[in-house]
Amino acid sequence: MAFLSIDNVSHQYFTKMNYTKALQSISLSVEEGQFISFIGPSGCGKSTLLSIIAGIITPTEGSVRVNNTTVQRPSVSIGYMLQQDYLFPWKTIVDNVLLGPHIKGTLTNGLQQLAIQSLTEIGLEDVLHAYPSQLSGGMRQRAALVRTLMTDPHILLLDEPFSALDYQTKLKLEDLVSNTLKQFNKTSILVTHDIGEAIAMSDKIYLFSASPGSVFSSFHVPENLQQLTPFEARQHHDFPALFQHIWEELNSLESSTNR
Ligand SMILES: Nc1ncnc2c1ncn2[C@@H]1O[C@H](COP(=O)(O)OP(=O)(O)OP(=O)(O)O)[C@@H](O)[C@H]1O
Repeated sequence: MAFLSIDNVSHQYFTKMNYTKALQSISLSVEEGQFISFIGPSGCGKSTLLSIIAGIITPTEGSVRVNNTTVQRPSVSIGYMLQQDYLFPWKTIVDNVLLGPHIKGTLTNGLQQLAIQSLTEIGLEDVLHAYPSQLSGGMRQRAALVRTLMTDPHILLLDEPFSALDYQTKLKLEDLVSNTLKQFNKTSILVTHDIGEAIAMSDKIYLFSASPGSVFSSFHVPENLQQLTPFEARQHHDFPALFQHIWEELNSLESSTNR
């Protein structure tokens, strides 16, 4: 039994005047500890599918099961990291990271120590008591990662978490996030428009087609690339061929929808 299984999921958005068929018959499964990516043209339903996995949206058809339990509502066992960090500007970094346990009334000295240790490991030891506005975008995203991990989620959903960052920061954060998620053996799903990022970080990539969103094809990232850091994977001689293959499929898909 897969750790995460998406069974025949379809979704329509209803508005006052009409409806949009966002997803059509999506079925896929993810093993525990696996890192997968969703790529595809704008509007193919990647974010909708993440929201369904997170329990924020109930699909009009089909179901999602995590650890053999049907997802029916948002839960702390599914962590969400977005392009925007959503740190509270009036709280310090350490208080932002501890906000979840604080609200739930589960804050302990042990968790406080863990938060400080995790922020230190991720290079934020000098800004524990600073406010988000005093940090760079990359530093804020690192804090957002620690905050997401503090709830010890079973699955991490990453919706374009690096897309607002400059290229150098993005490459550094890809390594850091990948290393952290491997260390904690987290099951992760990344939505990205960056084919290179998908190859560098994932074990498997799903390419979606649009109108309505459905799985067009999937690609296994070779084991030898999976074992490298994302930065090293980008330099590997197997990287360009896979990049080219996905690029061609993405283009063939876009030209068939533009016809
Ligand atoms: N709240 C909503 N109400 C109505 N339609 C919506 C809503 N959210 C998304 N849609 C539509 O559903 C389809 C899928 O949108 P979604 O945001 O999931 O795609 P995406 O692949 O994540 O796009 P992008 O890559 O641009 O972020 C699109 O046609 C979009 O316009």
